[in-house]
Amino acid sequence: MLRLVIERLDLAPEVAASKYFSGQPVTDAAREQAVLDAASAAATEAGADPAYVVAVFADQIAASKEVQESLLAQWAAGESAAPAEAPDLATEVRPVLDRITTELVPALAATAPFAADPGCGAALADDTAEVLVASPLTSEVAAAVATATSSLCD
Ligand SMILES: O=C(O)C(=O)C[C@]1(C(=O)O)C=C[C@@H](O)C=C1
Repeated sequence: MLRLVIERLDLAPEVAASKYFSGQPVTDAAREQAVLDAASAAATEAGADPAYVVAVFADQIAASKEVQESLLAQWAAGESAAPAEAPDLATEVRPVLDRITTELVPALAATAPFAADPGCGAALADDTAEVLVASPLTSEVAAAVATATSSLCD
């Protein structure tokens, strides 16, 4: 489950790069609603609490926006090298985000029962550390992991 959260967050630099070229704003309210609606429908299908799944997905969107804002600000200020090319958002990046939704929702359905466990926070911290060792992230992405995981435990 955490692996999918990180995989999704790690796409935010590509989303930011596509927006750097297209000039599209970071926030796309209609797309956010579509993502949340898809997650809610998939949660119902997977037998998970849609409110829990929607809360977790709202965090994924917020975390993605943190990464995007941070990178776009750095690129605009010339603090770090702007990307030379970017994938197309609609045809290349969003389909991957949608694929992750179809995998992340059943994974959340499986882990949701542990959200109320008193050890949930400690286990989450351990698992997060393990995933970060296995797949090192850029500092911008790593900084948003806390937001992405903030609703996983009660
Ligand atoms: O698809 C985009 O445009 C994104 O920036 C990704 C994303 C998301 O995390 O799903 C995040 C912010 C936008 O407001 C909409 C969706």
